[in-house]
Amino acid sequence: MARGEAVVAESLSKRYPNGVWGAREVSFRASYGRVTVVLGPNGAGKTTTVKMLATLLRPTGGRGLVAGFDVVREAWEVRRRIALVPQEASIDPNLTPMEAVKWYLVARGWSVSDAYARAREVLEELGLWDVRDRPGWHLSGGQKRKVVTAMALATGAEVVFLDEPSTGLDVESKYSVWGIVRRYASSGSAVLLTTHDMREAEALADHLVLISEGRVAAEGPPQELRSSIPYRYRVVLRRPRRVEWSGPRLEIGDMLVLYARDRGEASEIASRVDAESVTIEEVGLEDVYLYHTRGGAR
Ligand SMILES: Nc1ncnc2c1ncn2[C@@H]1O[C@H](COP(=O)(O)OP(=O)(O)OP(=O)(O)O)[C@@H](O)[C@H]1O
Repeated sequence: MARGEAVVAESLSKRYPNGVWGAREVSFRASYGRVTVVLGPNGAGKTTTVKMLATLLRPTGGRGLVAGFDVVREAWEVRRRIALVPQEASIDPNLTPMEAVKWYLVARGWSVSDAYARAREVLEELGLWDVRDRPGWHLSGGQKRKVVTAMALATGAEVVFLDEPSTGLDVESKYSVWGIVRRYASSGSAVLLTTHDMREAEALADHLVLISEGRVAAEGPPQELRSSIPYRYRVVLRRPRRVEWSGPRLEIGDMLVLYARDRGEASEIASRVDAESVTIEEVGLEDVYLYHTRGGAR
């Protein structure tokens, strides 16, 4: 396996021909043996970034290295070492899950018997074994999505890109995908996964890249990012009636979130408000995200 970083993005930029910036000077690193999660809302630039790194889209600026190879000048070297689940991918409706995974591996150079054994392993891990011989047109949207993820994660590729792999999946399916993703990374490969789901990011990320409006807003291990904001607690008010506190806040529907630097301040806030319910919680990724992207709670 190659040494150094699995993915290096240096000021990677994409300005589409219509003038829209898909990504603006995106810089981050993803390591082997880690799950790196690119977290951002719709339109943030996640797919654009992944497509550039997976050699599907030519950057208009900056540089991308995958497994040590330049994504433009050495695209074929990169392609040999990666697997990708594109955002909109589905399987050929004529293929069964077993055929899709097995023949994909054979096309990548595996023997038929090894491909069968590996396909069996991942189909079982993802709860697809019972439907392994059903043609694609008899599968649900979520099952088809999982088959595509199975194809990529069966490969053992050095670097795997998963663009929103759990979109449309039920809770159990999500958990099975999260499990296989974690195991894949612990075998030494790099996984770069995009999502807009905070819970997914919490569950999976060794390293987080927060992206907003095409730019990286913050990057680091989740714990480090949590301590990068000046608040440790949030006081959540449902349907507030009285608020005698002028500090940082965020309004979300009929909820008001007030931020506190420490437990003492959180208790003081709680004593100065009246609402249908008042709860004190530790800050989470969502608060970190809002702080770094929307200027939330400043
Ligand atoms: N082919 C294209 N031509 C012009 N603009 C594009 C194109 N593809 C994407 N964009 C724009 O680039 C920006 C980033 O889009 P991108 O698809 O990378 O976001 P995303 O973070 O993956 O969003 P989502 O979570 O909705 O998939 C958006 O403003 C989008 O409208």
